This record gives sequence, C-alpha cells and structure tokens, in this order.
Amino acid sequence: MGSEGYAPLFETRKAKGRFLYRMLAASMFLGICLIWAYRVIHIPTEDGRWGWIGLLLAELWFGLYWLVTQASRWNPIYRSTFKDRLSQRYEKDLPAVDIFVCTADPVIEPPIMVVNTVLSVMAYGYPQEKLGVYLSDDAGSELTFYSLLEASHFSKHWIPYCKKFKIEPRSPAVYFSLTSHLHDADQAKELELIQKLYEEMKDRIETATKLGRIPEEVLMEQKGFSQWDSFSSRHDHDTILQILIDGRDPNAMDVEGSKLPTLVYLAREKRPKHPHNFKAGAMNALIRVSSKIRNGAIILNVDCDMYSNNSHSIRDALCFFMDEEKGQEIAFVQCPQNFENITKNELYSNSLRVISEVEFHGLDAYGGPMYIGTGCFHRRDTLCGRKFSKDYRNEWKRESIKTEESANELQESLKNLASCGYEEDTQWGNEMGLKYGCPVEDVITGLSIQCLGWKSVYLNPARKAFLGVAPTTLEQTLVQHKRWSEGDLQILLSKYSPAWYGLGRISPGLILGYCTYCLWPLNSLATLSYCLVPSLYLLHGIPLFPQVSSPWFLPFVYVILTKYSGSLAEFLWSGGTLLGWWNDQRIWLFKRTTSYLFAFMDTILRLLGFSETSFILTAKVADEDVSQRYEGEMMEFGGSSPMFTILATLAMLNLFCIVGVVKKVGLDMEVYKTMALQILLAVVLLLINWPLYQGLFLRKDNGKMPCSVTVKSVLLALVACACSTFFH
Ligand SMILES: O=c1ccn([C@@H]2O[C@H](COP(=O)(O)OP(=O)(O)O[C@H]3O[C@H](CO)[C@@H](O)[C@H](O)[C@H]3O)[C@@H](O)[C@H]2O)c(=O)[nH]1
Ligand SMILES: [Mn+2]
Repeated sequence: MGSEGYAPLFETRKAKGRFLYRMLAASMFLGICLIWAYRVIHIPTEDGRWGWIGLLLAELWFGLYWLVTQASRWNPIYRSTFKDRLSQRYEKDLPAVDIFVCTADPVIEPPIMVVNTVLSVMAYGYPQEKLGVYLSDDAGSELTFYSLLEASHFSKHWIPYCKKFKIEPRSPAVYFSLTSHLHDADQAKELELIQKLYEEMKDRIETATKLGRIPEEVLMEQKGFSQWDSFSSRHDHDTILQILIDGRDPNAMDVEGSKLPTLVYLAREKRPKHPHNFKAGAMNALIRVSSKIRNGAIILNVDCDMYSNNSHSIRDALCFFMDEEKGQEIAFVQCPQNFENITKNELYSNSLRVISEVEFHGLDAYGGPMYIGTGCFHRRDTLCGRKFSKDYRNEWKRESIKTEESANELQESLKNLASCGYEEDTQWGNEMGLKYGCPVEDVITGLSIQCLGWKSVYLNPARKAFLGVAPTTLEQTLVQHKRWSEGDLQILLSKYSPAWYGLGRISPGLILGYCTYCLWPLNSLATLSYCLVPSLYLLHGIPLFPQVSSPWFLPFVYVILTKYSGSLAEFLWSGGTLLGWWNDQRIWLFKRTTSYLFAFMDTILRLLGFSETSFILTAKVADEDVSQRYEGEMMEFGGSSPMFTILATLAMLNLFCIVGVVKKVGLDMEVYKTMALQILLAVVLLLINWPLYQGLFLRKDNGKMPCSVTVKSVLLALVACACSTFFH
C-alpha cells in the first residue's frame, strides 16, 4: 500500500466481539420468525380476531424495523487521529477554516450564551489568522449584535489567556464555572483579571438585554448600528453585515500582539413574502458571504448553544481531510451531539447516548454518519454541490481573497449576497448549499452529498468536541422529536429518498442506517396497537399471547429478554445509568405515541398540500422553578399540549383495564396463567407510566398535569373502554 514511508494521519479500528454479536442477532431473528409463525398459524376465527391481527401487524413491523436497526450494529468502527504528524507535515500550510454559528432568537437563545459559543470557537488551538467566525442572526437583533461587539473586545484578552495556559474548555462561562482553585500563582492572578473582564462584559450585555436598549455611547461609536435605521421587524429588514474584526487588518491584534480571527455579524435580508428557509437559508447566505472574505477550504458549522469543548477538534478533523491516501474522498467530518445539561438519569432521554456511542460508529463503516447540523466540518467544495471524482484534489494552499477594498467597502459589496432576491433562478437550496424545504436540512444535505459519491467520517474523541443544550421539558423534547422524525420521514418520501435515490449511490448498509431514522414515525402505529390492544382484551378476558405452558411461550420470552438485556447493555456501555435506561424506555414510548404519531399525520397532510414546513426552536433557557424540577428529575407537564392528552389517555386506559380485570376475576390464578404475558405488558405499562399518574393525581406543584388534561383523559379512556366492548 501507499508510497514509501507514508504514515497515515488517521487510523480505523474494527470493534471487537462482532462475531458474538452476530450470532446473538441471528438467534434473535429466529425468535422473531417463530413469533410471526405463531401469530399466523393461530389467528382466531371469532373472539379476538381483530386484536390478533392488530398485534400480528405490529409484530411484523417491529421485527422488520429491528432488522433495519441491525445495520448500524453489524460492523462498528472507531477512528483515531495523529495530530502530531499533521503538525510535522502541514503546520505552515494549514488551510483557512470558516466557522458558522447560527442563532435565531435573542429570547430563546440568550446573547450571552451565543457569545460564549463564539468565543470558544475563536480561541481554537489553531493559527488565529486562519480562522473566520461568522454569526448568522435570523432575528436581526441589535442586542445580539451589541453582544458580539462586546465579545470582539473581550476576545483580545481571552484568546491569549487560553493559549498561554492551554485551558479547556474555551467557553469563558463554562471555564469559570469549572475553575476555582489554581495552584500556579501567576495563573491565579491572571484568572482573576480575566474573570473580572468577563463579568463586566456579562453585566453590560445583561443590562442591555434587560433594558432592551444599547448604551448611547456605544451607539455613537460603532457605525454598524446605523444599519438598524431601516429595520422594521425581524421578518422585514435589509441585510445587516458588519465585519467586526478584519483579519486582513494589520492592527487586528490581541493584547499580546498576535493576530486575531476574522469576526463577522450577518443578518440576511428578510421580507415577509419571501420564504427564508430557516437555518438552511442562513447557512447558504453565510457560505456566499464568507467565500468573499476568507474563503476557508473547511467550514465548521455549530448551533449557537454548542460551544467548543476541545480546542484540538479542528486539527482532528484536518487529519481526515488532509490524509494523503484516504482524505480526498471525505466530504464531511461529523462529531456527536453531546450536551452539558444532562442530568444523571436523563429524565427525557436527551443524551442521544446510544446513537452517539453505538449507531454512528456503525454507520461509519458503511460510508459515514449523517450530517446532523452541528459539530460538523465540511469541505467547502462539497457543500457547494461538487461531485466526487477520483482525480479530485483539494487546493489547500488557496490564497485568502486579496482585495484593496477596505472592510467598509467590502461590507457594502457583500450585502447583495445575502439579499432575498439573490437566489432566484439559481441552484442554491437545490444543487448548491444546504437543501431547502425540509425541517432537517442537515440530514437531507448530508445524504445528497453522500449520493454524489463522497464519504463522511465520524469523529468521537474521548474529550467531547462540542457540548450543547438539550431540551429541559417533556413538551420541548416531544416537539423536537416531532420536527426531527417528520423531517426524516419527508426525506424518505422525497426525491433524495435513501430507499430509491440512494440505491446504487450509497451502500446498502448506509441505506438501512438512514432508514432507522427515516422510519421513526411509522413506529407510532405499531406501538399504539401494542399499548391498546392487549390491555383492552385483557379487560374482556380474551388471551392474545401463548399460555405459560405452551412451547410458543418460549420465543416470546427469548425475544423480550434478549431485546431488553441487549438494549440495557448498550445503554450502560454508552455511559448511562440503570435508571437512565428505564427513563429511556419511557421516553421511547412517549415519543412513539405522540411525536411520531403527529409527525406521521403531518407528513400525510403535507403530501395532501394542507400543511407547510415550520421550525419550532428549542428553548435554551427555562424559568427558575422549571429548571429546579429538571435538576431534580421531576417530569414537567405544565401546559395543555394535545400530546399530553394522548399520553394521559393511554395511561388511564391501561389503569382502567387493570382495575377492571382485578375486580372481575379477583385472585383466580388460572386466568392469570392463561394471560401471563398480557398481564406483564399491562403491569410494565403501569410502572413506566408512573410519572404520568403522579402528574395527574398526586402532584401539587406547577409542573403537574393541568386539570383540563386530567378530565379529558379520564373521559376519553372511559369512552374507549366502553366502545371496546362492542368491537372485540
Ligand atoms: O430560522 C431558523 C431556525 C433555526 N436556526 C438555528 O438552527 C439551530 C438549531 O435550532 P434548535 O432550535 O436548537 O434545534 P435542534 O433540534 O436542537 O437542532 C438540531 O436539528 C436541526 C434540524 O431540525 C438542525 O438544524 C440543528 O443543527 C440540529 O442541532 C439553532 O442554532 C438556531 O438558531 C436558524 O438559524 N434559523
Ligand atoms: Mn439545539
């Protein structure tokens, strides 16, 4: 292989124990086939026929879906990089990197959080003069702009401090919260100074936010604010563009006399009649504007809440892109989405643990993970629609744009690139840049890149590259998953469907990998059937599962045990806790009966032309008492979302069925023996729904279920029980 003396910049290892896993999976599949056989052979002719068929369909679906999920477990791989080799070979020729940070609402995404993210990426362990940091503000908020201006001043102190003491992480807020006692007296002194500067900046930003007004002297001093003169609302304004630090300017120095990164604020033009395409539109405007400023060969994209937690990640990513043998086919390097606000037992199961630690390593073997919107390094060329060819060579040494224009002139000339009309009659949003029209612009864009022949790579170093903010209430969690699952299902039905467009373009393993997520919404129907049918038939004394003494009982037990011990093992192995796994099972149920159901219905409505793409932002801050309940891992039900009504109704229905049965048969053990699995299922549902009963009847705090939901759910459940008497 390779040229003489070639030492790769990264290495790939296969997971151990693959053979064992595959044997287990094969035995599991055998069990599933036996269950299918049992269902088909024993379809009852009278009592229980419809329920039986409902379960048959659900089990068929679950079995097939389980097969699909095996792709991401079949062949996991792990990557590691050699950053010292990168430095040895390329330190002088490292490419310019443009970093895009997106924000969209100064209330939901507080400016102080946004600037912490910005500062963390400005301070990467990378030649600062090669970095360009671009903040896209879809709210066009003067406050965010002001905060970025403050950050540009603070960065002159912050970056040298980070470099001098090699600190991690480089988000000031997080760093200060983690650092109290320093042994080194020198550093302790400097820490005190820098922390004071930070607190002062924070004060100014928070005061401005509170008053909703920017200090007069700053308004006078910074000409950029005049761009708000023609601003009517966040949905109606001209392009606002300000180069706050011009990296070309020889005076752009930090306090130690080293070069600073370029720093740009952009609020693209918005007009009420003009679809702005959410984050995809923002990213495309940034791609164009940045191409005329630094034109970095690599683009890093982060959400405004995802600070860099590892100052080496750019170098890690470059080890993939710049590897002489395998680098040329890699289009993007994706890091996992990790979060800093996950509680120990992750009540809402928001750590995405198993996806990050298991499934994405599996996808990596088949052509690489999906692009998931944040923590992703792209080759600029491929993000702009370039096809893969064997002779493709990236030109790393591209010169940064040399112009004689001053920052001001340049600024004016660039505004047009972010105007509403610019994309008319162009391929932007289609063949170029991020794709429009899908609530998960990231996944569909990544897929289309892979379909052009490119690979992606999964970078998951021990020190997490990025940490973000996960939803902290049940409703937000369910709404976020509705957006994701709806978007993923749309992809399956779109022109770029992995199922047909992907055929022959990406590997079969990767097609299945995508389908794991694209099929999420369809799980709702099978899950509903499994939550409703067995309980209702239990109430009417009709058995739907084999008796304990029947040989058919065995495959059921085997599949249940293998499936759940496997999932528990995966969860623990990914760093979770036992209780965390139990919570995960609950959220699994909640998502399937609400988020996925709504996603499924909305997708159908969309196909019929009744509904439009929307994007509900995830809140990054919460009220004091909501936060407290989150910290205490107490579920939040405040609010009368229809999703809660569904959850509560299902829980009540199950409760009624259990109570009904116990009342009817008392302690007649024979009945329980013939319906052991049905009873087990009902009891497990009862246990898993426990927080719901608490929220409905036992709690007094503000996070309890609203009374209206309690009343509705009790009534609905009673009606359902009554109706079921006629239909079974
Ligand atoms: O009109 C918009 C809407 C959103 N955003 C930004 O998009 C990012 C993601 O929004 P968030 O509310 O945090 O959604 P999440 O569900 O947490 O985001 C995940 O899922 C999204 C797709 O649904 C991707 O866009 C994100 O990158 C990915 O992290 C944030 O930085 C927003 O500021 C915009 O810039 N403009
Ligand atoms: Mn987010």
